[in-house]
Amino acid sequence: MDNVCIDSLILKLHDVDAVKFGEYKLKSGMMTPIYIDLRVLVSYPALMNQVSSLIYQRVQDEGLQFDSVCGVPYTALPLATIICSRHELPMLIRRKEAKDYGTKRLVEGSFREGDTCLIIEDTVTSGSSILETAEVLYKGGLKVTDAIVLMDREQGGVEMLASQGIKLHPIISMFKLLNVLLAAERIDDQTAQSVRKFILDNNTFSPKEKNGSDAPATKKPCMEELSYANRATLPNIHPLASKLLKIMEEKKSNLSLSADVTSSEELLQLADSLGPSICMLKTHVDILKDYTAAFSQKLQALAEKHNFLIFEDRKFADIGNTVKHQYEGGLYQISSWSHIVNAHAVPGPGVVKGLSAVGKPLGRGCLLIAQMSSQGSLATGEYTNAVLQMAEEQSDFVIGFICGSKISKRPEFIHMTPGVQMQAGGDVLGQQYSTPEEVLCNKGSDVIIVGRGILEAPDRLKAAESYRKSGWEAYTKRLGQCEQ
Ligand SMILES: O=c1ccn([C@@H]2O[C@H](COP(=O)(O)O)[C@@H](O)[C@H]2O)c(=O)[nH]1
Repeated sequence: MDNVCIDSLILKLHDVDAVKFGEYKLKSGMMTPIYIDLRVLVSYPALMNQVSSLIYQRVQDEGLQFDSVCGVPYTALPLATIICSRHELPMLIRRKEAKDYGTKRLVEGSFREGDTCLIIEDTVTSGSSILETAEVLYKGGLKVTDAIVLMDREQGGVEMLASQGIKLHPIISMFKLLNVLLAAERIDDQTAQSVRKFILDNNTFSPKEKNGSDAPATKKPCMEELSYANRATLPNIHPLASKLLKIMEEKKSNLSLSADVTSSEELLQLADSLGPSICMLKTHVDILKDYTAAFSQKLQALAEKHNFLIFEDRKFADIGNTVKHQYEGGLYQISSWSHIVNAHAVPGPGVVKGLSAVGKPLGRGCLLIAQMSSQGSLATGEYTNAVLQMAEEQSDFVIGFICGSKISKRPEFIHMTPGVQMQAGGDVLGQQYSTPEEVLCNKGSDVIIVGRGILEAPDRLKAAESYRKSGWEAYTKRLGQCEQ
C-alpha cells in the first residue's frame, strides 16, 4: 500500500478532527490521551471514498477470499456499504439487537451456512467489537477468517483476534499516525512520546485471556510475554523473524555463536560442529584473512544442513546510497548469503531504506543497534528511543534490535544481546559481560550472542551446549514467571 496515500490520509483525518488529543474515555472505561473518532467521516464524502478505496485495495493486496462483507455497526457500516456497492459484493448487516417481530434475525442479508464473511471495522483497541460481530456471524453459521480495520490503536487487538483465529489487517497503526503527525508538526515531541508510552503501557491482551474482554489484563508485567512459537505465528511478523523464532523453538536454542575467527576453514568447521546447538551464526566477514565466494556458499550449505540463520555483523552506518553498494557489492556481496545484517541509526532512516532496497526483495532482515555492550557507549536514552521509532517506521525490513535489554513491547521484534558469558565481568578493551540468566530472564532479551565464552573454552562444543542449555532454561523460567 502506498505510503504517500496513507500519510496524506492521516493528515486529512487530523484536519477533520477524527484524531483528538486530550483526556477521553474508551469503551472499556480506560482513559486515553488520544481518541480516534471516525464517526465524523460521514460528513466528508471525499474522505469516505478515499477510506473505502484504501480498504478495498488492502483486500486485493492480501488476496482475501470471502463470500460477503459485514461492517461492524455503526461507524464501519457506511464504509462496508460503499465498498460493496462499488464492487458489487454481497453485504450482510449485523443487528445490534434482534427485532421482536418478523424474522427476528440478527444477521440481515442472504447467505449460506459455511460462507465466509469479511469483517470491516473503523478502529480497533482490544478487538472486542470485531469479536462480538464475529460471534453473531458464527451463530448464523458463517465463518470469519479475516478482518480489515482502518485504524489499529496497537493495544493488543491484532494478538487477541489472532488467538481467536481471526487475522486482522490494519491500514493505519497508532505509531505510524504519531510519526506522520509529528513530522508534519501537528503535534510536538512530548505529546507523541506520552501517547506512545500510554499505548505501550496499556496493552489489553494477555495470551490466556480468550474472552476478548475490553478490560485491561490484570497480570500486567507479563501480559505481552508470548512464547517464541506463538510469536512466530503473529499476523504481522516479518517472515524471517518468524523463521528464526521457529528455529529457536524447534532447536530449543536462543544461542547465537559469534564466530570471530580469522580463517575460513576454522569458521566452517565451527559452523559444522556447533551448528546443531545454535539458532544463528554471527560473522565478521572482514576479519577473515582468506575470504572467497566459495566460502560463503559452503557457509550457506551448513546453515541449511543445521537449520540456523546467518547474521553478518557489518554494522552499516553510511548514507542510503553507499550502504546499498556495501551490502550488495564489493568483495563480500553480503546480501547474497547473509540472512540478517545490522545498522547503526546515526545516519537517519536512509540507512535502513538503502539496505531495504537491496535486502527486502531477497527476504532479508535487519537489526538496528539500539544499545551496545561496550563501556561508555553513547547508544542510550533518547538515542535508543529514536532507534525504536525508526524500527517501527520500517518494520517491513527491521526485524529487531541489538540491545542490552528488551526495548520494545512489540512481540514481532526480536531482541539480541551480545556481551554474554557465564560470569559477569569484562575485557580490557571495555567489553562488558552479563550472564545468560540476567540477559534472558531479567532483561527480557530473546537471543544471547556469545563469542569468546565459547571460542576460548577448551571444548567448544561442550561450552556451546552449556550456553544453549542455560539460555533455554532462563527463557523457560521467564515464561514460567508470567502467570499466563
Ligand atoms: O554491542 C555490541 C555489538 C556487537 N558486539 C559483537 O558481539 C561479539 C561479542 O564477542 P565476545 O567475544 O562474546 O565478547 C563481537 O563480535 C562483537 O563485535 C558486541 O560485543 N557488543
